[in-house]
Amino acid sequence: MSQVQALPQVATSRKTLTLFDASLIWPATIDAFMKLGPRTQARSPVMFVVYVGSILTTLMYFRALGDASERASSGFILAVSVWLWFTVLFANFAEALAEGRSKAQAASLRGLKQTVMAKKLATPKHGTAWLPVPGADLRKGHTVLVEAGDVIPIDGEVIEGVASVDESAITGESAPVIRESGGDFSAVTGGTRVLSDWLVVRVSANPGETFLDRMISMVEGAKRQKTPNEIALTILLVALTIVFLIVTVTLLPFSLFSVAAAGAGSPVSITVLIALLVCLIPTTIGALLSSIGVAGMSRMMGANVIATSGRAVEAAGDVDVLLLDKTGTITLGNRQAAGFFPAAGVTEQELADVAQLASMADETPEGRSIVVLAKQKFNIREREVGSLQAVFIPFSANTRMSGVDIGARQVRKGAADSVRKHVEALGMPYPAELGRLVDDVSRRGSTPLVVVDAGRVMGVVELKDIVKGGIKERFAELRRMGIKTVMITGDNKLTAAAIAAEAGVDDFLAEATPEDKLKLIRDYQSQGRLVAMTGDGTNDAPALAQADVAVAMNSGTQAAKEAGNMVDLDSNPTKLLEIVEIGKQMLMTRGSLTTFSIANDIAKYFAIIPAAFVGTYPQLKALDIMRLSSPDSAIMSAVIFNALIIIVLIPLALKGVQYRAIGAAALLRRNILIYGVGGIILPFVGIKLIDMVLSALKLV
Ligand SMILES: Nc1ncnc2c1ncn2[C@@H]1O[C@H](COP(=O)(O)OP(=O)(O)OP(=O)(O)O)[C@@H](O)[C@H]1O
Ligand SMILES: [K+]
Ligand SMILES: [Mg+2]
Repeated sequence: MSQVQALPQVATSRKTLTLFDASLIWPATIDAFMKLGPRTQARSPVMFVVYVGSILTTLMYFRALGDASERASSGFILAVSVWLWFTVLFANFAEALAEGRSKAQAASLRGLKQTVMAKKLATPKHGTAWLPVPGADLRKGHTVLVEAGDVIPIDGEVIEGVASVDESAITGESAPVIRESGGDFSAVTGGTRVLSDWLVVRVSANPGETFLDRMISMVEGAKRQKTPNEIALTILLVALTIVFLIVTVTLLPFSLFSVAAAGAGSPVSITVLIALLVCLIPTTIGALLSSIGVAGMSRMMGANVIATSGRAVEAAGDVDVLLLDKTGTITLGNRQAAGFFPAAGVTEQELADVAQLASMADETPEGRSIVVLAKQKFNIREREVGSLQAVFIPFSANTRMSGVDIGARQVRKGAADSVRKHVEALGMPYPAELGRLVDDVSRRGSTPLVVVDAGRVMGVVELKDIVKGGIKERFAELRRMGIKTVMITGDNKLTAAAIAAEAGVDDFLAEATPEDKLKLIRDYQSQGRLVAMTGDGTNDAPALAQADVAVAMNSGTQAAKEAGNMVDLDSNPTKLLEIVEIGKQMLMTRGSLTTFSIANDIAKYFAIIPAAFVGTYPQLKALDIMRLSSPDSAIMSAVIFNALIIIVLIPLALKGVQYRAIGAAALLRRNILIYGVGGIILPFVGIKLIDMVLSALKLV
């Protein structure tokens, strides 16, 4: 029956690249030259000034060559010109290197995109006729059949069947996952492979608009726009550039005037003014700004998180409230039945029997564990829904109950308040001692499930869940960073309070419905806070759409993925913590390098002005503490230092500054100390060293 050829095995892991991977250096070098066009250069106003300076000095060099009276200075002009070109190229190289890394990541994703023949169904039903159709011809709403061994041709929702799917090509996670219709595990991604059984899938995206397509274009930076913070910083840099431009331009008439007045000395040359300008404007941050942004996206990708925009990454750095689910995020999430606590007049075995009945079709970890415990304790055999003619009532976050209906007999288990309402609605009494049983279980941090059989309350099942190791320390770290953690749970207040205390979260919301989540996010946002959350269900989609940083689990529904602005390929709810750290680190890197760059420029001002203008104003000799070998050497050394510092700082821009979880104020102090003071001292040392080398080699 299969007319679709077996497809080649897709890559199972993504390659990691070292910072200066040999395979990246050469293409980045070529790219640095390709980026020399005026349109590309105009994207960074600061670097554009250097670019124009390079062109002007080149032209001046050729003019000097042709002019006998100026020929003596042509060597100096050429040297300045060459180093200005290097400055531009180094900036281009930094950007190309950062982009090269994400391109390599995109290429490995593109390897997953393959032309697959799909089995298109005429009627959306298993067992009906199908036609082989190229994957590219599929459209939203079409239905396809995928069977064991097939690569899923395109993104879709499972509408029939259950199958295990190998998603390792996308997630890097080798364990197969189950995909089935209905519920939160119904989304399938094109490029993944069905291992067993079959699925009928309704196509949810047109070719070119799939998850993989979106990931590739995000990673490639095709959609990379300047983020609001980047724009604000660019405006600051432009303002500084204009100030220094005015300063340098006015130096020329000053210099001409004072030389004329004194009748001695020589006016400052245009070449020196251009060199001075380049040294003064914030070229370091201007050159590295876009690399820092690209590297942030790459680091997210390295953490197996795809951000839909640079803006999302940046928002992650600004987040001040984290909303975290209790079950599965703060706790391990496999709540296991640990004990039966019967109501008065009910035996433990009777309770276990009804609890098992209420769980026989409940495939949640909670339901399974109840069946197992009833069997272990009382050897109660598992029953079949079919054999009892029972109708399964699945768990939902809104009803907070699950069970079966056997004729008119309603068997239920669920959250205490929900069951109480259910019992009262049936006109039956809710036993007084039950509150105590429920509270005892809750105070231990366990989840109590009340079991009821046709209105008769049988007792409580204790579901134990374990707080994840190390999570308390991470929350403490977040607190030091000034981030508030809020635990959200559908569980009751006592259980929530016990787990909140054990995990060390700042606040919690119990008995929460999906609507409560949305409301909580809006409340925080109206206080001017940026909120981050994770989610996987269709239930979570509205809250995800509202949150500033919204991480959807890759295993989650299409709706959740579309509502979020990040997707975690590993579907690890704790990833949010890492995401915030990466965002913070990116902002810190940008802040540190800006501080460094501006401090650097101020220092250069004092290092070179006396040396450069001593010809015009001999009095400046007194200020010349650097004792550089000559005015020309002072200018050359400063220009060379200015170019080399870009190369030296590329690793820092790409890797990010060392990350520390300390408060914002402490962080600012630390950064100003390291990058501000360092930025002031370094030019003096660096320029002096270069000057010594240049004069030792008799180059100036
Ligand atoms: N399979 C189930 N059958 C019946 N009741 C359940 C089941 N699973 C959970 N419950 C009850 O419903 C409540 C709400 O569950 P829900 O999944 O919405 O939240 P939660 O798992 O407690 O917290 P979180 O929001 O962190 O997932 C639980 O506290 C429990 O009392
Ligand atoms: K500079
Ligand atoms: Mg839950």
